Amino acid sequence: MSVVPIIDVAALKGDDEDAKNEVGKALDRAGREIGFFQIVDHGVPEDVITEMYRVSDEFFALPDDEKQRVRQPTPDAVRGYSSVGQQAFSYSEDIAQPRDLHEKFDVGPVDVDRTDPYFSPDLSGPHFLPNSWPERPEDMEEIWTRYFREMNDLSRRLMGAFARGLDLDPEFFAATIDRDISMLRAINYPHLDQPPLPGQMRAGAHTDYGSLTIVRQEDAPGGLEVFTQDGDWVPVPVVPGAFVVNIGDLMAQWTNDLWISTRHRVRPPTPDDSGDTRRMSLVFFHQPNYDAVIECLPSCVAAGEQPRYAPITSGDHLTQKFEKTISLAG
Ligand SMILES: O=C(O)CCC(=O)C(=O)O
Ligand SMILES: [Fe+2]
Repeated sequence: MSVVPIIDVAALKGDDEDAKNEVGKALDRAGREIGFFQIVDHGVPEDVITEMYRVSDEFFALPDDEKQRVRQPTPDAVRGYSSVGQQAFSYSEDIAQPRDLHEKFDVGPVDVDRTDPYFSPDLSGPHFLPNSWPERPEDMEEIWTRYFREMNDLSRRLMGAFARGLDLDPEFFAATIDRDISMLRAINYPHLDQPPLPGQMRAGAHTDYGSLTIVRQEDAPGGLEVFTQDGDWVPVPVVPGAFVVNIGDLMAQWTNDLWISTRHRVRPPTPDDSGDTRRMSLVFFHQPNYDAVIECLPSCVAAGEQPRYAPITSGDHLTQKFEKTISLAG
């Protein structure tokens, strides 16, 4: 039995209030115990996921100079392509180690009204920067946009269930996530021809920065691991059809660490793993509106005690994490 529970979330698309509350309770338990769970019956059509894998595979297979044409412009503008060895996720935790063995492509919000000043760089800083799409595959933007919208809808259903699990109004989070600054990433871990450096990871240990993260992983060697409350690294098994969901820093801050923003990493294949070890994940980082103030829920702090975290906006939290990555990467 894995320590990461599997939760059927089909009820979140229906009208049965009791069934939705039950899902909320299961998510609350998982949030407290491990901060990770796998969801099944999530309502995202399988063909949307298959198509995402197809176009993303095609993109990563392009020659490097073509991928570099859409490279990430600056460390705090997380848009476009980053090549292998450009970053280490562990920098966000002030841990220096050899750079990660992954390449990735990132996009930000896909439905942005550019005539509204709220979304202008003056007010929103790096959070609504336009996306930069490659010329090939030619349907990349269409497919990624469809997947982004599916992930956003699913995140909103989950946030509604989180509110239920925390005994809040189901709409409690709605006003903080209606202009979210979420990001979608495909992260590709190439097959390794030579052993990694000592301590080198495919993705170094980190917590995720937002409210929740939705991951689709592939069944290939060298996979996702979570750091349990007992201090062990344990694998997150691949469950056919499921998404892995984890709690991010901002849910932990909202709940005063009642829910855990769990550290995780992607380990490299071992010398015993034979054959092609390439692996790709699709990762959606759900992140509240940049001006949403994340402040400890009154029900999560005991009378007479102080919350563990000072209030912070979602946008500032994200920018601070990006800045850490920059300062350590030097
Ligand atoms: O590839 C994975 O399974 C997880 C990647 C990850 O943790 C991240 O991009 O934040
Ligand atoms: Fe992560």
